[in-house]
Amino acid sequence: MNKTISASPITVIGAGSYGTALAIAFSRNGYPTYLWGHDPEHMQRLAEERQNAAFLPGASFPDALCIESDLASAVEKSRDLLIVVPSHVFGEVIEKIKPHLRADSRIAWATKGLERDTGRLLQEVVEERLGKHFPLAVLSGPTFAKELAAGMPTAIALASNDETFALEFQARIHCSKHFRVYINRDMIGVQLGGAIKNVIAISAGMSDGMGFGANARTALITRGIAEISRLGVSLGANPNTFMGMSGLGDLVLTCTDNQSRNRRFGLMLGQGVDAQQAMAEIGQVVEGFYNTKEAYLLAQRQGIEMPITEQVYQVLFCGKNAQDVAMSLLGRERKGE
Ligand SMILES: NC(=O)C1=CN([C@@H]2O[C@H](COP(=O)(O)OP(=O)(O)OC[C@H]3O[C@@H](n4cnc5c(N)ncnc54)[C@H](O)[C@@H]3O)[C@@H](O)[C@H]2O)C=CC1
Ligand SMILES: O=C(CO)COP(=O)(O)O
Repeated sequence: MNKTISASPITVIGAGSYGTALAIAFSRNGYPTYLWGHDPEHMQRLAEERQNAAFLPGASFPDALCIESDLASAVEKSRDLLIVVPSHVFGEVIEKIKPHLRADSRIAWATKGLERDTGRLLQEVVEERLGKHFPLAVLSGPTFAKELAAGMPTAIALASNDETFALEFQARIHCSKHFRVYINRDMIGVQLGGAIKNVIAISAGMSDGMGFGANARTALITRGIAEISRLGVSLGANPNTFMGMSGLGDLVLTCTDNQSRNRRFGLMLGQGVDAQQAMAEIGQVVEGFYNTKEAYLLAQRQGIEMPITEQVYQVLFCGKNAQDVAMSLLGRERKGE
């Protein structure tokens, strides 16, 4: 591995479960890593306990991981930044880091979602607020934070608009023991797959919550990937991306395993629990809740049919119940695959 890369630090912005897990992965590979979070008390606890006991109990911080509660210093310390905050605060966080960026900063994010209210891809948010001169990258794929932090085998996709950044970022996080990072050149597809799978995972949870079986869940996954691909292609994505880590990979993971908060949220909706109560019980970010409306509006703008997304939208924002959603999807007109 290149010595210059190995000596240079990285800063992770966002100390929730996933930001912490990725910071552990970088520092476990020996890179000096700064982890910044916006809640000083939470950061104080992380520094004292050398673990994120609230989200990842038992995953001890490697020595190379430093807790940083001052944003200016966190951003200035590293050329490479990785933003891992929920999508609904993504734009606000970009604004906050802007004054502290270095001329040579490179910006990556692992946030999965669309911009709140507008439904824009996060790349557009970054480019609008920071201009187009910073190298950018996005990480997305089937990666539950707990498994990643525990060092269990995991694979992910990394897309960038800058070849050197992609290769150097891959070298930092890829390791031959448990974390494989695949480079993909399609930033649009990688971002979109990670955002819309959350909505489909809610539908799979609803289906299971109503007591439907493996057939229904699998039909939702399969038709879900079809509608994600249609939307992606309309935005200029490569359809093959949706067969990769950020598409099918993450969709299967979140639709089938109860570690997924989006799936658990859907399970509760299917059992008749109110959306706000379900969110409160989960107690962590449920991206699909924030992004269903944006995904639905984006599909409308693009003129793309997304029946599953539309039905989840009806449940969250129009008061439709899960049983009626099932009837609407099953009762659609006959069509070819
Ligand atoms: N947890 C996981 O397994 C994975 C999460 N992701 C994505 O990572 C992103 C972050 O999710 P998690 O870490 O899981 O969420 P989380 O619910 O565990 O933590 C969210 C963190 O964001 C912080 N936060 C809230 N408002 C903020 C603000 N205005 N400025 C800065 N920080 C703020 C909270 O303090 C909290 O620490 C999401 O987009 C999620 O989809 C992606 C892959 C896996
Ligand atoms: O994106 C994830 C795993 O890849 C995490 O899924 P949830 O946000 O549904 O928990």
